[in-house]
Amino acid sequence: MRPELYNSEQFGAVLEPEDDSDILIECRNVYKSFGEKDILRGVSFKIRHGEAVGIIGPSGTGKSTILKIIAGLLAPDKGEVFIRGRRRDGLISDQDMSGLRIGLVFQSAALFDSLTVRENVGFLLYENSTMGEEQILEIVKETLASVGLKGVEDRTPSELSGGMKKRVALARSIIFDITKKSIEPEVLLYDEPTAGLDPIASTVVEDLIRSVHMIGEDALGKPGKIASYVVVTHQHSTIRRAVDRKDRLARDDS
Ligand SMILES: Nc1ncnc2c1ncn2[C@@H]1O[C@H](COP(=O)(O)OP(=O)(O)OP(=O)(O)O)[C@@H](O)[C@H]1O
Repeated sequence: MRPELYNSEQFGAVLEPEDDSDILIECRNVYKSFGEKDILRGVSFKIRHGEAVGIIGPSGTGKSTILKIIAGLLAPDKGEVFIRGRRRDGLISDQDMSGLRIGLVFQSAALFDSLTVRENVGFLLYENSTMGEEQILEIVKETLASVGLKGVEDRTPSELSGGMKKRVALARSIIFDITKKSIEPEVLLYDEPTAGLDPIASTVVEDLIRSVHMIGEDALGKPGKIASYVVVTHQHSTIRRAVDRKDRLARDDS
């Protein structure tokens, strides 16, 4: 896929294909400042169904900030975010999210330390679904197995290695409610998924990111859930192994 570059001066300079029907998320001219610091100044890009996009750039250029804006955890000061063509006003709301799930996998894994792996991974299902305990446990185990973890359900995060924590966070972001009539496609946003991992653990996570990215049907014939994903990273290996398209957040002076 053709690499695209953008920064505050360059946004909008990229020619886009005519057909926009496969656009899941679009940021249009997004600005964000913290106090006196202007972090994002007119960032525009589109994430299409099936894309694996990497966002690279020096520390402090706003890579995590743009992910939080896409996820609806931060509101832009100016500019717009469109989710499947619908403009989102302000922050995340149930109504905004219908039709597309957006999952953010934090750099730190952000697991609840006082909960077990089972409770962490099944959190959304315990909170929101009508499924019984047994059924949720089954799905938790299946999802953990899909990220290469077995027999860790009853451990707490403090009993896991850094790489295992990241895989548990990945499992939490891909678990879904099988009782739902329609499965919404999901865009996963990974913030530095391999930071702090050794090269072998990084490779495992990079390959998992690829493997959970299912378009169409998965090996078991279930509909694909992860339509697209975005990876913020410093690591070249992650770019090489896990993404197809690179977008760069650049400093003004670069
Ligand atoms: N909630 C906040 N309040 C104030 N400043 C913030 C906040 N969030 C981020 N910043 C600042 O905005 C800048 C961009 O932060 P961000 O985390 O998006 O950068 P990044 O490109 O992801 O950096 P890194 O690669 O080091 O993680 C930084 O200078 C950071 O200190």
